[in-house]
Amino acid sequence: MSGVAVVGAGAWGTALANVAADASAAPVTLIGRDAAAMATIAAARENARYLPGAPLNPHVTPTAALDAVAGAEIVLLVTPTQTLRAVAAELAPRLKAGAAVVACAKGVERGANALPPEVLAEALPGVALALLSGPSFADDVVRGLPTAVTLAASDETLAARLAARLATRSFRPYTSTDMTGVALGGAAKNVLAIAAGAAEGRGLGASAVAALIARGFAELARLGAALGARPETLSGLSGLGDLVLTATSPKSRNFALGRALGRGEPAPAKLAEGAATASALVALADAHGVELPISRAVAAVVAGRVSVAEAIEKLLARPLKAEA
Ligand SMILES: NC(=O)C1=CN([C@@H]2O[C@H](COP(=O)(O)OP(=O)(O)OC[C@H]3O[C@@H](n4cnc5c(N)ncnc54)[C@H](O)[C@@H]3O)[C@@H](O)[C@H]2O)C=CC1
Ligand SMILES: O=C(CO)COP(=O)(O)O
Repeated sequence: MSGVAVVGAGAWGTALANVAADASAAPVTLIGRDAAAMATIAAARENARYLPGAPLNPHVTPTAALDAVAGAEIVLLVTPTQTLRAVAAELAPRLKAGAAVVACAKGVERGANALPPEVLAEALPGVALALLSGPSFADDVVRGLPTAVTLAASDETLAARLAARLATRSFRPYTSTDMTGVALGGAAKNVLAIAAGAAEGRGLGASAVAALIARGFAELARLGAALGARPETLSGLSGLGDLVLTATSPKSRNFALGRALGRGEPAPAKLAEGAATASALVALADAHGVELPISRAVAAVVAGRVSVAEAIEKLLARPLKAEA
């Protein structure tokens, strides 16, 4: 396993391209859809729009040519969740035989209410699939700060080979075979981080944020059990680990969106996967008879159906019940 292509040249795609190049001197291609933007990145050796101040590793070649995936044994798919199906369909005829595709998005596809591994299994039949998730800000990773993530594949050997190929001194992938648990944790934490940000934005205090994290984790655990996820996955890096990071850090775009909503300010013009995922996560839970009050409140707020104040009022008025 050597050649790596990264599809999606935003913050996370750019950071992962550098990781793959740091991990091995083999060539890495960073593929974006905007030819002018990719030419600018190639000339500046920096993705100034999405990851300013981080020089590209010399072994990374930026391009807008999707055909470049044909040379890669490993393709990291790093576009937003709602674009995965369409991007995968474009990739399908171009993939090298035997190439592995690693989904790196965190969300639930609206409409199908499907997690990234399910979307890719449908869009890329017969392709070896894996999933990379966990607590990891692109900005931390690209600066070489210590980061641990989960690399999941139903084929344990594939997960181990991918982890070995992508590991660096500071970027540590742990392997898992629980694709559902890893995907669900990444999707849910973005929704719950919006709730935590909203609580902070309305000045509800650190105790309220801690309560939202714990009760949010209970929502993840309930839905995880219904979907067959392993409890230890949900309490691991890609579940609780990423929930704690995202729900407590103003650096998170989902937390920042929630905080803006809580303060009554305009939403920042940045990707916040939880906004698109909230209603799909709730629909997925409804289909399994699982109640997610906090996620449902986030879905209602981002859709503009209720205010943050009304959503909080409703959550606090819920009947008292046993914690577990
Ligand atoms: N930024 C981070 O720290 C991390 C992000 N992620 C996940 O990675 C995924 C991508 O996030 P970021 O790179 O941060 O977002 P971003 O907003 O920085 O970049 C998104 C990229 O996707 C491209 N894109 C959008 N629609 C596309 C389409 N239809 N076809 C091709 N390219 C398209 C955009 O042009 C842009 O280059 C999200 O699911 C996010 O949750 C996961 C871990 C860390
Ligand atoms: O997934 C992330 C950290 O693990 C990034 O979080 P945001 O998308 O909220 O910035």
